[in-house]
Amino acid sequence: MWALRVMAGRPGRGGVQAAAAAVGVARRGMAATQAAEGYKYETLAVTKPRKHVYLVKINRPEKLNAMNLVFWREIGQCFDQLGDDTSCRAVVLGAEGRVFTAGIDLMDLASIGAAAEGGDGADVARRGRVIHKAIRDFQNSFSALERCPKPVVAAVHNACVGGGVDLVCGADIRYCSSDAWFQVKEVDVGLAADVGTLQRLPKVVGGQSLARELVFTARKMFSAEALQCGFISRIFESKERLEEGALELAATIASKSPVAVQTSKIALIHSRDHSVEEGLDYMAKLNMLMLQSEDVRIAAMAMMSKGENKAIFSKL
Ligand SMILES: CCC/C=C/C=C/C(=O)SCCNC(=O)CCNC(=O)[C@H](O)C(C)(C)COP(=O)(O)OP(=O)(O)OC[C@H]1O[C@@H](n2cnc3c(N)ncnc32)[C@H](O)[C@@H]1OP(=O)(O)O
Repeated sequence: MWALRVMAGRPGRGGVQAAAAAVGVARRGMAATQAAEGYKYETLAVTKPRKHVYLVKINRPEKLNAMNLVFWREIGQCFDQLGDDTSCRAVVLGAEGRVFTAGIDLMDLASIGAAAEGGDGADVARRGRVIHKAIRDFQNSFSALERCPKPVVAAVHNACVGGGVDLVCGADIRYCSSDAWFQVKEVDVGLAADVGTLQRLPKVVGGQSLARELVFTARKMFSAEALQCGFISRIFESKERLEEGALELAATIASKSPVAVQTSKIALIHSRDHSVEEGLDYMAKLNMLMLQSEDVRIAAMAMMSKGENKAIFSKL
């Protein structure tokens, strides 16, 4: 089965990249930046353009960054690796080429239909089980953005279609360029979105009405509307300015206590999915450990010195 082939051999967190050497170059503005050491992917270009900041770019520009089977596997691996990487404190997620992403690779989507024809016997229950596993693996890949305790800033330019919306819904912060547009396209290809949009979009935009309108109609939401409804928090005039702005934001985040930032992300995601009382209890349990961190003293000392002493935090 296609799904089993795709997900078979998926390594554990950070497994395959450990021994990989730095390869290639990726463009950032006019400056060429070395590929980040240990991050070797076929469909992603990963660089480290600022201290503690990683830039992950979807890298199939010749296919409009359509999400093929390799991409689905690699995006999860990459964010799990970043989550474990103590040199990483914030991540920017962008894309090479003229569009952010055209969504799932339609050639691969066709293979889902093909899977229903064959597979582990003709029985519907057995075919269903295989497809269920594949969908859960796809979901798990995109959920890696949330599993990664380092804040993820999505930087979207031009088209962000279908699976692209599922993906950026998992980011902590979304910036875009003025030419960006977003389309929950799944109903137009005959399926209900199944890798995160239906679960996260209503919470991101803070309301069911707009989310359902976008989902049921598959209409495009352009940058101005995305900003107005809170899906996006900032618009930039060009793709280059967008990348620079997203990296600046990530660098600011990376300059803060990693204990404070990462605990905040974990607590925010928990609170989104629980009651206020459950969130408060969870917070107290997290901070009964985290308040003992050296970061509290280091940050307080730097504050007291009114900028004379810079806070320097150790790895996390
Ligand atoms: C279990 C599954 C979980 C995941 C589900 C995910 C679902 C989805 O993502 S649904 C959405 C699927 N995507 C689409 O429907 C988008 C289709 N593409 C477009 O609408 C346009 O291409 C786009 C607006 C992105 C750009 O338009 P533009 O006019 O600038 O370019 P085109 O001439 O249309 O395309 C250029 C070549 O790229 C090929 N291409 C475009 N999109 C895809 C794609 N998604 N998959 C594969 N290939 C794609 C297109 O066929 C053109 O190829 P060629 O003719 O060979 O130049």
